[in-house]
Amino acid sequence: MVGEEMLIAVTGTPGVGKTTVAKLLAEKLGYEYVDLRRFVLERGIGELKYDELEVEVDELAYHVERELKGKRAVLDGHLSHLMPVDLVIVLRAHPKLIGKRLTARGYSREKVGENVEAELVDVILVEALDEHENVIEVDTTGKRPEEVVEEILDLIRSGVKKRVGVVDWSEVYDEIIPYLRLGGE
Ligand SMILES: Nc1ncnc2c1ncn2[C@@H]1O[C@H](COP(=O)(O)OP(=O)(O)OP(=O)(O)O)[C@@H](O)[C@H]1O
Repeated sequence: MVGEEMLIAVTGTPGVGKTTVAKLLAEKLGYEYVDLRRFVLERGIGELKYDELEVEVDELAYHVERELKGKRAVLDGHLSHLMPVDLVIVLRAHPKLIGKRLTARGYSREKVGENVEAELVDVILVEALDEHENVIEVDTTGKRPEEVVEEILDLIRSGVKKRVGVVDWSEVYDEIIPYLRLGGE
C-alpha cells in the first residue's frame, strides 16, 4: 500500500488538525502535500467569501482527477474526502478541543457551535463513508501530531484499508454544552 501511487485525503472538522497532520504525513511518506484551498484558488475554480471557500465540488474533483490521479499526494482540506482518492483519513478530536481552537481563532459563536455539533455527530465520517470504502478514522485527542502520524503509518503499512467507529462523543455531551447552539440562541 505504501509503495504504490496513492492519493490520500486528510479530512475532518475545521480545527481538528488536518493541516498539521497532512503536512507531517506527506513528509514521512515522501508524498506531495496539496492544500486544496490553495489548489482551488490557484486554478480560479473557486473563491473565498468571508474566509469560506466557495467551490463546485464536481469541478474540483475533475481537476484533482486530471492533475493528481496516479500520483503520490496527501490532500489537505475539509472537502478532500469528496475527491477521487484511494484512502481517506478522518481525523477526530474531542468537540471541546474544536470549540476551544475555533474560539481562539476568532470564529463567531454560531460558527463554533456549528462545527462542534458537526464533530459531535460524526458529519465528516458519515460523508466519507458515503463516498469511499477505504476510510481510516483516527482520534487525535491527547496525542501529539507525531503520534497521530505514526498511528496512521502503522495502519497503512499493515495494509489496513478500513478502521472506523473509534470515537463516540455522545458520552461527553454535557462537557460541550457551553459550545452548542441550543434552542433559538
Ligand atoms: N495533535 C495535536 N495536538 C495539539 N494541537 C494540535 C494538534 N493538531 C493540531 N493542533 C493545533 O490545532 C489547531 C488547528 O490545527 P490545523 O490548522 O492543523 O487544523 P485544521 O483541521 O487544518 O483546521 P482548518 O480546517 O481550519 O484548516 C492549530 O493551532 C494546531 O497547532
